Amino acid sequence: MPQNTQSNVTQLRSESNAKPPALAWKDLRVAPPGASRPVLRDVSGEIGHGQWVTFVGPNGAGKTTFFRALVGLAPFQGEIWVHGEPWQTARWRVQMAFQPPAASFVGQTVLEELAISIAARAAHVGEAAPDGPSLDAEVRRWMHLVGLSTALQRPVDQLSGGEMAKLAVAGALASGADVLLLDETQAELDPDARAAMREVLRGLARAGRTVLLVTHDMDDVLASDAVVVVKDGHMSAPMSPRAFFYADGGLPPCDHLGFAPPYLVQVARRVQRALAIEFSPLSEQEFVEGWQRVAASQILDARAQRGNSSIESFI
Ligand SMILES: Nc1ncnc2c1ncn2[C@@H]1O[C@H](COP(=O)(O)OP(=O)(O)OP(=O)(O)O)[C@@H](O)[C@H]1O
Repeated sequence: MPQNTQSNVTQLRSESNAKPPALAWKDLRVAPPGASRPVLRDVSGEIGHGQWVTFVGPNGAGKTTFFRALVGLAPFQGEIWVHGEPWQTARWRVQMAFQPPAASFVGQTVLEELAISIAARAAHVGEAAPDGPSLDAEVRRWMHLVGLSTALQRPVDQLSGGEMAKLAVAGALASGADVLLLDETQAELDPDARAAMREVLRGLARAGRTVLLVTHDMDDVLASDAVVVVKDGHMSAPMSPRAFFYADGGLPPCDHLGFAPPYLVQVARRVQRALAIEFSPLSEQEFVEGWQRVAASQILDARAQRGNSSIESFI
C-alpha cells in the first residue's frame, strides 16, 4: 500500500466513529434507458464506513443497475449521499470495477491504465501526478496489493481474465476511491486467487475503505461483514452473514434465494440439527472453537444417549 495511503488509513480509523455512513440512498428509483419500467423501485438504505458488503440476488434483479446508478452510468431519481455529502459533488469518491474488465480499460498497457487512475486521484486531491520511477513504484504497489504480477508494459488486452479483474480492482483503488464497487470481479479468478482477493477486500475494509461486491459466490458472502439481497426491484437492509445462512427458524435467506450454502455452513447445520445446539460458525476458526466449546458437554451427553462414540454418527 502506498505510504501516503497508510497515513490516510490512520486518520480514517481515528475518525471512524464520527463519520456518517459511507453510502446512503433514499427513495432511489432507477430505470435504465431502454427499460420499460424501473429496475429498482423506491429503495432506501445505508452502508457504514469501512464495511465490506456483498450484494446477492437472482440474475436480472438490479444489482449492476444499482452500482451503475452510484457511479452515474444509469440515471436515477431519489437521493444519494457519499460520506454525508450529496452524490453530485462526492461521486468521484465512488469507483466501480465491472465485468468484463476490458470494457472499462482506457490505457493500452498495465502501466498506462494505472497511471491514468493515479493521475485522476492526484487531480481530485490537488496533488501533482507522479511520473518516472515514482510512478512505476506506485503502480507496482497497487499491483502488489491485488496480487497482480506482470510486466508494466504488458498490453492490457493480452492479460488473462483473472489478471484483467485484478487490474480493474487496482485501478479503482489507485483512483482514490474510498467506496469501491466491484461487480462480479472475482468471477474469473481461480479459487486461490479468489481467497487471496477476499483477504485484500478484508484488509481494505479494515483500513477504512468501504467495499461493495456483487457476487454469486457464497464464500464471498461468508467472509463479508454484511450482505444485501436484491430481488424484484427491492433491496434488503444489510444483514449479517450469520442471519443470511442460519435463520432462526424458517428457511435462511440463502436457501430462499436458491443458493447452495458453503460447505462449512452445510456441515455446521448438520451438527446443529444432530445435537440440537446453537452452532453457526462463519469460518473454520469459528467452527473449531464452537466445536471445542460444545465437545465437553453436549457431544459427550449425546454420545451417552446414543451409545455411539463415532463422530460420523453426529454429522
Ligand atoms: N439499458 C437497459 N435497457 C433495458 N433493460 C435494461 C438495461 N439495463 C438493465 N436492464 C434490465 O434491468 C434488469 C436488471 O439488470 P441488472 O444487470 O442490474 O441485473 P443484475 O442483478 O446485475 O443481474 P446479473 O446477476 O445477471 O448480473 C434486467 O432485467 C436487465 O435486462
